[in-house]
Formats: sequence, C-alpha cells, structure tokens
Amino acid sequence: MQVIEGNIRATGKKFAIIVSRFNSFVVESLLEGALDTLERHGEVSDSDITLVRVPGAYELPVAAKKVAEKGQFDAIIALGAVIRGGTPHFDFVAGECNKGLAQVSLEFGIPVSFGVITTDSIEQAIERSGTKAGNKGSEAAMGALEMVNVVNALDSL
Ligand SMILES: Nc1c(NC[C@H](O)[C@H](O)[C@H](O)CO)[nH]c(=O)[nH]c1=O
Ligand SMILES: CC(=O)C(O)COP(=O)(O)O
Repeated sequence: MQVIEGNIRATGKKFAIIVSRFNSFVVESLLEGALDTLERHGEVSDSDITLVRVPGAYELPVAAKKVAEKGQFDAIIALGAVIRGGTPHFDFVAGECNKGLAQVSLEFGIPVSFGVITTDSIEQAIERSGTKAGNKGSEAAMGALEMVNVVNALDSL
C-alpha cells in the first residue's frame, strides 16, 4: 500500500502570513502562535516569512490571491477574528472570508490555512487565541506545514 503523508518540517520553505487588523487584541496572539510553531519546526529565519497586514477578515482573500500569484511561497497562513455582533454582518464577513480563501487555495494549488476564528463572543475569541481552547494561529501553522509536505509528496509521484 502506498501512503502519502506530510511531515511537519519547515526548513527550506517560504511562508506568507496574512493578518487582519480588526480585533487585533486577539489576532496578534494568533500571529504569535503561528510564528512560534513555524520556528519550532525547523530552520526558519525572518527571510522565510513574509507578513502582510490587511484591514479585516473580508480583505484576507484578495491579499491571499495576490500572494499566491507571485508563486514565491509554499503556503499561506491567513489569520483573523470575526466576532458576532448584533446584525447579520458577521455572516457576510466570515462567509466571504472562508469562501475566498478556499477558492484561492484550489485555484493556485497552494495550501491556504484558515486561521480565522469565528466566534459568538469575545470570551470565545480569547479562549481560542492562546488560553483555554488553544491557539488557532498555531493550529493553522501546523496545518500549513503538513500540507506543504503533502503537496510536495503528491507533486513528486
Ligand atoms: N466585524 C469584523 C470585521 N469587519 C470588517 C471587515 O472585515 C472589512 O474590513 C470591512 O467591512 C471593510 O471592507 N472584520 C473582522 O476581521 N472581524 C470582524 O469581527
Ligand atoms: C462580525 C461583525 O461583522 C461585527 O462584529 C459587526 O457587529 P454588528 O453586527 O453589531 O454591526
């Protein structure tokens, strides 16, 4: 049986991290988690990581598309926090963000990790950005690492 799976080594890989400024009090913790995870999984220097900042989660897909078009990165990690308010705005922002990032990943065949927390409350957001429910930025970086290596393994079949 042939098994294709990815390791989680970061050495020699280039990553773009796209970060939204909205709800920065939690998103900056997601960024810390993502950077920490990349740096713990190989020889990763500043020149291997490009950080792109955008206003909000709604803008993550267009930035991801521009980054993917460059063809210089092995994976994109998108980080943001959409926190439900009192109107349907949440659904539009979170929905377009999720759909757009998935579209970029499929169109360019590059892993785009979804490190965007979508919560009903500020408390849930805090819990998912490095407190009791882990750090979704770190999880997104782990997913990107594994997928980079899965994609490489599939490309070499
Ligand atoms: N409410 C949230 C937003 N809203 C802003 C949009 O993402 C966008 O920047 C604006 O509509 C201009 O196009 N963004 C988040 O990331 N999180 C939110 O909770
Ligand atoms: C997620 C949102 O769009 C948001 O926090 C906006 O809040 P509201 O629906 O109360 O305007």
